[in-house]
Amino acid sequence: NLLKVSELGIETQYPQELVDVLSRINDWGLDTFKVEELSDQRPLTAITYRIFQERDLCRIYSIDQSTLLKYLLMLEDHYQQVPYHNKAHGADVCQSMHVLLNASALDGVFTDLEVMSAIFASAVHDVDHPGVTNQFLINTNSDLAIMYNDESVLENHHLAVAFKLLQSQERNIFANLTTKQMKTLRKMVIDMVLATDMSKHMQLLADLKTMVESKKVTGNNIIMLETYDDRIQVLQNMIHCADLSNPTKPLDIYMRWIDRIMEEFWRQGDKERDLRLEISPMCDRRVASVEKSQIGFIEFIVHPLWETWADLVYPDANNILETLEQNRDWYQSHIEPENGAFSSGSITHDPLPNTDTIQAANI
Ligand SMILES: COc1ccc(C2=NN(C3CCN(c4nc(N)nc5ccccc45)CC3)C(=O)[C@@H]3CC=CC[C@H]23)cc1OC
Ligand SMILES: [Mg+2]
Ligand SMILES: [Zn+2]
Repeated sequence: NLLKVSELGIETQYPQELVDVLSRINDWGLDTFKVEELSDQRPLTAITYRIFQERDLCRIYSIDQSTLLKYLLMLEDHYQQVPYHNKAHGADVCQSMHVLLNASALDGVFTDLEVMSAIFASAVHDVDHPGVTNQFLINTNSDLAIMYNDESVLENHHLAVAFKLLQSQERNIFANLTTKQMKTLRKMVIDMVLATDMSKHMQLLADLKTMVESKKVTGNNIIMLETYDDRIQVLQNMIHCADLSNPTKPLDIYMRWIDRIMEEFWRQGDKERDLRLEISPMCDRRVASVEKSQIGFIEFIVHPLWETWADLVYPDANNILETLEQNRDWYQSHIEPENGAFSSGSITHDPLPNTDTIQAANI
């Protein structure tokens, strides 16, 4: 077991099972929920530690393994116990990012520092998330909204917490980076986490489409990115894709993420109802239309993004896009007919997403 602990980084009663599940670290279908169960509720530490090993980052950047573990365990403890935006989501986005970085169209494109920045950014991207949206924090005049002047309130907070935790010498995993490397890493991590604010989605996607139209590749179809702006734009879209990857995963895993996000949205709706605030879209558990919300989420946001990403790294993301389209079709075919002739009179049907919902989707 001692060997297992150093290899796994965490204590567990199921070392062999955890090693087996983590052997899928490079696969799109890794079951983050299984890692959560087998790691004694340490999915973020178990997954991120495994990725650092897989990519040999501790050797490359002289990161002391116990320092890495101390940072990861502290980071994980700073994720709040909310239904969706908890440490399991952080772990899931980190592992998804790790897989996206392995696209063969990106082979040798990113430096070790950019790769480590992307993995770190994904692991920290929602730390200390309170389980409510930016709009809710703004509408309720929260301390966080005051602190960040209503601009990417959550995302600024996640970054501040993540970097604050690095400040103690026993947790500073970047202690052996040069000043220049640290400056570059910090800028890239900030740019990536700020790009996970959904209010940036339309601009990010528009820029990605422009890049795809003017895509330059080498002889063996590897993407050429000359400027910092081009490189960070691809990394920003990558973390955004990882953050919006639930509908692209195997249906049973996707459904479990839906259960978690809907419970988190409904708890926000409960707060808005109590505060006599207008209940946000998808947040009213009394008029829930889970299937319609997912169809809207995929149609307006997730599919346009992943379709464009799949173009950029063609054909590496084709299987992911295929699963997304299968999952969309599954939900399309499991919508109750709208006041259909066949539905028994007793079932009440939720109104179709009204135009302002769809308008708002074009955020
Ligand atoms: C698994 O299932 C989900 C996972 C995550 C999210 C997430 N959703 N969102 C927003 C997305 C756009 N939303 C819509 N608003 C309005 N007015 N109208 C719409 C009409 C159709 C679709 C969406 C919207 C607001 C919420 C976040 O901001 C989270 C934080 C960051 C990334 C994604 C997260 C949603 C899921 O299922 C709906
Ligand atoms: Mg976020
Ligand atoms: Zn997230």
